[in-house]
Amino acid sequence: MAATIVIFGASGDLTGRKLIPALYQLFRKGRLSSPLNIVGVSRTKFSHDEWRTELATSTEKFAGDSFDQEKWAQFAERIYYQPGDIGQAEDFAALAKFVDEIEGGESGTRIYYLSTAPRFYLPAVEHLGQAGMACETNGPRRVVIEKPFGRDLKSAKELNKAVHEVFAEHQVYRIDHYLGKETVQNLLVLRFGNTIFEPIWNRNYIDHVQITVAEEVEVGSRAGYYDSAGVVRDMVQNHLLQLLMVTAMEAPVRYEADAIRNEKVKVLHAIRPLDAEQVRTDTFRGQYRGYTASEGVKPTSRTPTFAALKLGIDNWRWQGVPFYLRSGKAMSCRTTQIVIQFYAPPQKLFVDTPTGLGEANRLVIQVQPAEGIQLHFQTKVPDAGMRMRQTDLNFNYQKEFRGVMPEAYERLLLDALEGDASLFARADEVEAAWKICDPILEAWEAKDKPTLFMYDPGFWGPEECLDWMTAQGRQWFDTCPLLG
Ligand SMILES: NC(=O)C1=CN([C@@H]2O[C@H](COP(=O)(O)OP(=O)(O)OC[C@H]3O[C@@H](n4cnc5c(N)ncnc54)[C@H](OP(=O)(O)O)[C@@H]3O)[C@@H](O)[C@H]2O)C=CC1
Ligand SMILES: O=C1O[C@H](COP(=O)(O)O)[C@@H](O)[C@H](O)[C@H]1O
Repeated sequence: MAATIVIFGASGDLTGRKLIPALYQLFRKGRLSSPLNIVGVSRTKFSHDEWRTELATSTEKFAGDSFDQEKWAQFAERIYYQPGDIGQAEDFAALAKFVDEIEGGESGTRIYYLSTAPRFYLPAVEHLGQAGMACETNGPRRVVIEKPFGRDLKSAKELNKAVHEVFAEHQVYRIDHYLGKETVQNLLVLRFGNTIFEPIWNRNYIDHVQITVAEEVEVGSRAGYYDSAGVVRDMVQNHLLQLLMVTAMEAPVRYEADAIRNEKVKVLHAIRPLDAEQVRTDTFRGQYRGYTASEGVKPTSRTPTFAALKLGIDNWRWQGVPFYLRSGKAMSCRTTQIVIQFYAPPQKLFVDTPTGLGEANRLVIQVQPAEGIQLHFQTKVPDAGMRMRQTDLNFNYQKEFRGVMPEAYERLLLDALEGDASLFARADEVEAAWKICDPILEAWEAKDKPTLFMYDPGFWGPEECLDWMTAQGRQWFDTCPLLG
């Protein structure tokens, strides 16, 4: 019994760069439990063979050494292309007929992957419904929806409502590729597969948490989209809040989609919403110099490419522990890291005993690119009385498991095919995330908006943001990971 994945946005960047290479890797590794038909849909007029040739080139580029001509030829036998316009209902009738034909009338799982601009999510879902393609009598039917899911709470609610008119929630997979990253899943294992961290994972031992997603790249070819979105919609509402949820959640009662998502969404509900005044004091927006000269960006654009926020979580575990979230383009280096900053010891017993946070214990979870975990702690310098120095225990994924770090989309596509929604966002989760971002966006887009601080590419954001942290007696952990 074959499964089928229908990809809307077949000629697009994400399909060629991430989706097809990930599906090819799953095939090459023998991870697919049944044969997989891939049907690409977009308006470009390709024949099946023309699309296969395009994909062979892009997959070879992105799969690197693991690309094997013979394996690709086997994989490509089941790749098909059906030209179609998402805006045209009749193209869905033709698509339904075509997919039925290649499936030979057999039942099996079908995934519809919406890898198109967000304005097409609604018509795609409506037309899938009208063409009878959401009906599950012939096997599971699931829809995978890319980010951004809405522009704000109102539009996300409208989208959820429209999607639910066609698909039941169990059929909907809202993707956030950060949840497909090995190190993010390892955070669940670190916290809930070990006993030593849980007793100290709370306000009694932790001064604050920093979550940084820094990108070295500038806005690049997606400038048109980015300029209308900005960093909060592009990164904070989804990836950063997902990292925060996994860091702060309680242990789920079992490893199962709803149990996990229940705990995650509780964290979002416990985040104290920022009022307009707090947006002024507890958030920071910036733009890198040169952004407005990028192709596709308005020369007068005030779109922020950098954000820093201080959020509080009102529950027993986290009361009084600030969570600092920060993300930006054109920063010093590419690094995604979660820093758990512990308190300094209560008594200065040795001459070098840390009294400030700088030398206190710190757990650094390197999400990417140097995937790993470091525990920073003090050690005695030999033959030097009782002098101390900070050192670290270092777990490095690449060293430990050489060559087995899969792309995030591999895991997520496999889970969608197998019907495991644990690493996908639920409707209420997406809405709760917008509820946190909406007041920030409103204040940042209001007439009397806070200052937009400028920063030079290659820095850790605006200098004022570093000063802001220092004024709170804390410091950003601005360290680029050591690669290799
Ligand atoms: N690229 C990335 O790295 C990431 C992308 N995303 C999200 O994934 C989605 C896709 O992004 P990306 O691949 O970059 O976008 P692209 O602009 O590269 O691709 C858009 C695709 O949509 C197709 N399309 C446009 N209009 C129609 C239409 N009327 N009917 C049918 N198909 C149409 C285009 O093909 P044609 O013109 O031939 O019709 C093209 O295949 C977006 O929602 C984006 O936010 C999320 C994370 C990362
Ligand atoms: O979703 C997005 O993510 C990428 C960053 O993803 P990563 O896996 O390379 O960290 C970001 O560049 C893009 O702007 C955003 O839309």
